[in-house]
Parts: sequence; structure tokens; C-alpha cells
Amino acid sequence: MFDVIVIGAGPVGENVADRVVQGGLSVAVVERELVGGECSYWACMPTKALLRSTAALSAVRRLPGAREAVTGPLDASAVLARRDAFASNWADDGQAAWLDRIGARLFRGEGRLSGTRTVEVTAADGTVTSLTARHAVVVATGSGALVPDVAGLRAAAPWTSREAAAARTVPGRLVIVGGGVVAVEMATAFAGLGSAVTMLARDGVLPAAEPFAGELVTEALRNAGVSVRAGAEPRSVERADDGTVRATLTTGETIEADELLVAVGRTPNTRDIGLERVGLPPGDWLAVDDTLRVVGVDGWLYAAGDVNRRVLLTHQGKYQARAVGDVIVARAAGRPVDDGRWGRHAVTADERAVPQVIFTEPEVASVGLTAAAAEAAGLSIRVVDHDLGTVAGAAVHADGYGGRARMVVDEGRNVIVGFTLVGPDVAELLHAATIAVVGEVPLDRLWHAVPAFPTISEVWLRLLEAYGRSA
Ligand SMILES: Cc1cc2nc3c(=O)[nH]c(=O)nc-3n(C[C@H](O)[C@H](O)[C@H](O)COP(=O)(O)OP(=O)(O)OC[C@H]3O[C@@H](n4cnc5c(N)ncnc54)[C@H](O)[C@@H]3O)c2cc1C
Ligand SMILES: NC(=O)c1ccc[n+]([C@@H]2O[C@H](COP(=O)([O-])OP(=O)(O)OC[C@H]3O[C@@H](n4cnc5c(N)ncnc54)[C@H](O)[C@@H]3O)[C@@H](O)[C@H]2O)c1
Repeated sequence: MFDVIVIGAGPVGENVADRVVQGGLSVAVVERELVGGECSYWACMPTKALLRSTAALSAVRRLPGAREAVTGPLDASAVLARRDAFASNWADDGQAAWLDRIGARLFRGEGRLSGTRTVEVTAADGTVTSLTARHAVVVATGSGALVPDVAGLRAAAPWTSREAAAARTVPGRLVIVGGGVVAVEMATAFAGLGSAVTMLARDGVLPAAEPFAGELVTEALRNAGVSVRAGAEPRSVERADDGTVRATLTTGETIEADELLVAVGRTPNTRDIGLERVGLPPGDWLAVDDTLRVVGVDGWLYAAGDVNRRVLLTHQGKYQARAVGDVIVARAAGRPVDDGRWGRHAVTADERAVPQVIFTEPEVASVGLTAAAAEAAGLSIRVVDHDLGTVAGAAVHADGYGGRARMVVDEGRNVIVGFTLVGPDVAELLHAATIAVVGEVPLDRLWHAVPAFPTISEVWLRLLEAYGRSA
């Protein structure tokens, strides 16, 4: 008997475990594959490792004097080897040892709900262990790549983000289906590594971001040799005996490649976790209340991370993990639950203050609402834009620095509700904006937050000046 059972040891499950142990409860963690989950081995870490060398090379090439010191192309095999190290060579002993150190008990195998507060674990050798939780079960089983219903696609054995992140070789020609985050990051990475990339972006490039983000990333991808085809989508796909993949578009045009990557979103890992045993339909995303309790189950079942579909990002899933761990501890001790707006047990930031960095060239760093989303939410907003290239710090940072920043102000409250930066090396600038949005810092006070000269952060001053100061 454990106080809490966590199914799935991705970044979210690991953090739930850590939090409940710190709260004095015992925890069992069930993992069917690798402790660390998608993020550590097939998503965030390996993809960022793949992108980093290309980004560093581009940064050097923007600087006369340094540029002359670079005499050749990227060494793709060295990049792949560094990526291997960042994926811990797909071995999880380090993270399993960490679980052990914090006092969590790891059960390796497929976890399935088998009734109220009970989980069955089927190990690789078929052995079944039944676990019971005194207080709560947390589903943190994450998500997998969605493969759409396109004729011949599955049979053609396409790459998903997993195969791209763990690629052993660089395909000569790569077709990417999708125009979202995975598509643009992998187009950047593989173009940098030498692939001839074609992107079929049915709904455009980064359609959920501010429009200028998609435009600037598209321009940069094209400059890097990527063929970006907005509005294009495959009608059918086939793989020939020699391994060549042929995608026939809805227009009838045919594109040939060595690999085809499907990057059109995610599907929840809930098909085989015993949801039917607790009265829920298998295969669906898990709807949750404000303290991440699964809707339709009597108070003991929680869902955190990708699987609840609130925000599909590691840092936000870990934020949920801290909240859910703490609320389980509070409820177990009979202490009050603090689930009001910005309360300790609420995941308020999920709604309006989610930060994200897309590691393309240029980088896209955003937090909160886009102008379109703020308008759709009924806010009375004013949008202020600034050309990043005109900021002294940016001009010093790189020759020909191009980029743009947008501040979305809620005029009713005089606070920033959205902020987007697009430009080389803007990722580390984002947290200031996140603090402004979460802290709901009035613009009049922000005038006193003076950016150092000459840094790219001086864009804050330019945006405030353009907005104007109240009399
Ligand atoms: C290519 C790519 C790049 C990304 N890059 C970033 C990034 O740079 N930054 C960022 O913030 N986010 C990024 N993401 C998103 C990020 O990977 C996810 O949001 C994050 O992994 C979600 O964590 P999780 O713990 O909810 O799920 P997962 O990481 O999917 O972990 C779930 C775990 O549960 C296990 N599991 C599933 N079912 C069972 C079962 N029945 N029994 C036992 N164990 C089970 C799985 O094996 C897995 O280990 C990226 C995603 C992709 C696809
Ligand atoms: N740096 C990061 O933060 C990072 C990096 C990679 C992935 N992620 C996360 O992983 C998740 C998955 O990324 P993703 O790129 O797969 O999903 P996504 O939701 O970002 O983009 C999917 C894209 O595919 C398009 N699409 C959907 N169905 C299609 C179809 N049938 N044919 C053609 N296009 C179609 C959509 O319009 C959308 O633009 C995202 O939610 C993202 O937050 C984050």
C-alpha cells in the first residue's frame, strides 16, 4: 500500500513524485519505458541538442572577424554524437537512481487502472503486480505523435518526432508534414545538418503564434534552403522498394524524399490505461478540474501534464506537477485547499501566462495571449510593436540583426497580457515578460524597470515609449 501512485515517469510524473514525498507521503511510480519520458529521450532534450550547433554556427556567421575563423560546414556526426549524450544514450539509470534517492519506489511495466485507487502493473515478463493507493492515483502518461488518416501513410513507416529526434543519419531529402512547432524546429535542424527539406504546412507556419513569427521563421527557413509550402497537404503516401517515399499532394503534384516526418500534433496515451474500469472512455484526453482532478471520477484520480491537454509543454507540466503534488498532500492531511486564482494549489498560469520558446532561427519566445487570442477573449487591448534590429544591443549582438517584439496591453487594467519576441537569441529574454504578465505589473511601474545598456532588453523601453506614459 502506498499513499500515492503515479502512472508515467516523464518529467511530470517525476515531479509529482518528488512533491508528494516532500510532503511526507509514500509514492509508487510506474513506468513502461524510460524514466524521464518523452522529453528526455525523444523530445525537448535531443531536439534542442540537434538545434544548438546550427544556431551557434549561424551566430558566428553573423559576426565579421569571428566568421572568418569558421572554415567548414557542420560536422553532422559530431552533432548527432552530442545529441546522443543529451539523450543519455537512451539509458535511464541516472533518472531511476534519482527516483530511488528521493524515496520513490519504481515499478517497471505497463500501468493500468483496475478499480478505485488500484493500479495493476504488467512487467515485461508478464508478471502482474497489484498496487493500492491510500489517497490518490495520478495519471501522467503523456502523449504520442498523431499520425493522420492519409492513404498509405502508416504503411510507408513515416518518421514521427521520435525518429527525427533520435535519427542515426541525416536524410538527403526530408519531407515534413505540418507547420507547427515540431515541423519548424526539425526543418531548422535537418536543413542545418544538410538535408534538402520540404515542409507541407497545410494551415500555414506557426498558425497559433503572432502572425509575424510565422512570417519571419518562414523567411529564414527559405533562406536556409527549405521549401516551405503553405496550404499543401498529402493526399497519399507510398514507400518504394528502394526506400524512397513518394507523397502525392491534394493538387496531384508528387514529391519524393528519403524520409517523411509527420508533425501534426499529439494524441493522449490513454488507450490502454484501464479508463473503462473507472467509467471513462479509453483513448480520450483527460478533462480535469482546477486542482487537476479527473472529471467524472470520485475525487481520487488526477491527471497532469500532456495527458490533460491543458498545455503540452514540459515546464508547464512540471508546474502542474508541483500543484497536484501539493494538493494531494493537503487533502491527505485534511488541510484547506488553496485553489483560488494564483493560489498554491491552482494552475492559474496555464490559462493566460504560458511561456514558450521555439528554437528556430530566429527564435520565437512568447508568453500569454496573442493579440488575436486576447481579442477573442473579449479584452480591450492595444498592441505595440517594435523592430528589434533598431535596438542598440541587438545591433551589437549581430550584424543585420532582424526581429520584432510585440506587447499586448489590456487597456482595462493597464497590464501586459501577451508578449512575443522573434529574433536571434531572444529565448533568455522571455522570463522578464513572464514575470510582467504573471505579476500583472502596471505599465506605470514598468517604467522603473530600467533595461541595461546596450542589451536587447532595451526593447522594453522602446515599447513603453511607443505606448506612452499616463499623464
Ligand atoms: C519533438 C518535441 C520537442 C519538444 N520540445 C519541447 C521543448 O523544447 N520544451 C518544452 O517545454 N516541451 C517540449 N515538448 C513537449 C514535451 O515533450 C511534453 O510536454 C512533455 O514531455 C510532457 O511530459 P509528460 O510527463 O506529461 O509526458 P511524457 O514525457 O510523454 O511522459 C509520459 C511517460 O509515461 C509513460 N507511460 C505512458 N503510458 C504508461 C503506462 N500505461 N504505464 C506506465 N508508463 C506509461 C511513458 O513511457 C512516458 O515515460 C516537445 C515535444 C516534442 C514531441
Ligand atoms: N520548443 C517547444 O516548446 C516545443 C517543441 C516541439 C514541440 N512542442 C510541443 O509539442 C506539441 C506537438 O507539436 P506539433 O508540432 O506536433 O503540434 P502543433 O499543434 O504545434 O502543430 C501541428 C500543426 O499541424 C497542422 N496540422 C494538423 N493536422 C494536420 C493534417 N492532417 N495535415 C497537415 N497539417 C496538419 C496544424 O495546423 C498545426 O500547425 C506542441 O503542442 C508543442 O507545444 C514544443
